[in-house]
Amino acid sequence: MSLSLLEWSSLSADERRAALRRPAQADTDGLHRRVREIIDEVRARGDQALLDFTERFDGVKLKSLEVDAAEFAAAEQALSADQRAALERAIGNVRRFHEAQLSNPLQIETSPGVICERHFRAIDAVGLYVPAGVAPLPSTAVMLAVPANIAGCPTRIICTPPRKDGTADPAVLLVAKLCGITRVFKIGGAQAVAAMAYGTESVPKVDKVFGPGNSWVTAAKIIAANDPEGAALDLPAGPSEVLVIADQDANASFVAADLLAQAEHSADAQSILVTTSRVLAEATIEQLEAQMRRLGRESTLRESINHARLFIVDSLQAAFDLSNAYAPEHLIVQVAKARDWLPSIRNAGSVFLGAWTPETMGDYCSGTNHVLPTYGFARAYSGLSLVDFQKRMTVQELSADGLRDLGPTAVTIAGLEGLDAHANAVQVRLRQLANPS
Ligand SMILES: NC(=O)c1ccc[n+]([C@@H]2O[C@H](COP(=O)([O-])OP(=O)(O)OC[C@H]3O[C@@H](n4cnc5c(N)ncnc54)[C@H](O)[C@@H]3O)[C@@H](O)[C@H]2O)c1
Ligand SMILES: N[C@H](CO)Cc1c[nH]c[nH+]1
Ligand SMILES: [Zn+2]
Repeated sequence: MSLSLLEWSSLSADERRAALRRPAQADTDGLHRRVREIIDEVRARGDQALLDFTERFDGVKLKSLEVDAAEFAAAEQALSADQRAALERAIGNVRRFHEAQLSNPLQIETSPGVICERHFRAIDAVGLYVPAGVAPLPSTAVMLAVPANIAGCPTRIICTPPRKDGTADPAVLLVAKLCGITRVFKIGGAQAVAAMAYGTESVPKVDKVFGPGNSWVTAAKIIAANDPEGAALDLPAGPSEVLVIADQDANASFVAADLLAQAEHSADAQSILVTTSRVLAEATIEQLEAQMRRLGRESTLRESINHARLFIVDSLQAAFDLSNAYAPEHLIVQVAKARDWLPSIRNAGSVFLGAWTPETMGDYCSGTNHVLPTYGFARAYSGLSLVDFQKRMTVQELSADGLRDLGPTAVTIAGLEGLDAHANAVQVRLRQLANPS
């Protein structure tokens, strides 16, 4: 492992930008071209294209794309009581946090006789993508299915890549069942997104596609979202990232463990340490090596830790400034009085305060959503929440007195814009009010 320590204050502006660059994305033009071909095939040949792509990319020849009742029942049997209880507990916490996000309709009288309202409506049909390339992610099924259920989206389907034996991951199926989702399709990658965005003989077309995934999945979501005939997307949720801020008293083995937990996701995951202490940084490097040898996915860990970054900064304020510039998906703060630094955090998908808050807890079961913006999108995007499964619809109602009072204001503004038909729609009514016969 060849990790070097970078002194932040001695880097030039260009060197800082280079040091904070995410691992290079694969040739985006080529990727988008190939993903477009997959989407076109799915639109042209429907289920048969899905079966063909599944054989090619997932190495399995399926008889049917949809999980049937027998497979749901077998999945339930495959899990131990402990495993089921853990999933149920996670669902409970995620449900509690997302139910607390339910908002009441809003009604305000902005001027006498002018009522403005905001109401929430669930999105009619949502497609939830649950990754299963490197590892099946039943926790992602929880993060997508729970808010979709609370929002009350009438059509909720899941797509997830099949395993080599042609079945779906049993834990994903159990989560689906516990969250009231009965339609699960064994389809992965760009072809799954295409199926949900455009529909096929067996997969219903949805209005919005949710969920993280690899570059194939993300590219397909972007392409389908740019097509009025496709489906909206939730947010750009790509390869996992974590940035840890640690002071001299942080526990190096905790810090290393948190960096490795995200590195485990994929070779293009990114882990960053920012610390005020060279001693802590050196101890973390030792811990990374020691813990990596004991962990299962050593080659993925090594590849991703090879592009990890360790920065030494002059002050904690400089550490938070660096983090805000990077805008990590996850920010872990292992410093004394971590909560006191919250006002300094401006750009992060999800924040983990203090030594006893490993990111793993948010990934699985504390209650917050783990579908979060990556690639610096945390500067402007937020992680998934209930509102992503809803539309906010405004309503207004004016009384005759309300129009009499406010109508002339609209007429004046219509005049500024030279849109006399707009003015006329008010004036015909004002004339009627002035002269009711
Ligand atoms: N940002 C977040 O909120 C968040 C949350 C969870 C996971 N993640 C990320 O999601 C990603 C999951 O990726 P994954 O690969 O494990 O699973 P995945 O399910 O996204 O991808 C697997 C699918 O990719 C397709 N595929 C693979 N190779 C292909 C090829 N050469 N051509 C066309 N299609 C191909 C296959 O159809 C396969 O089913 C990871 O990077 C993980 O870090 C992010
Ligand atoms: N860390 C991931 C989000 O980037 C979520 C996850 C799922 N399973 C384990 N972790
Ligand atoms: Zn994770």
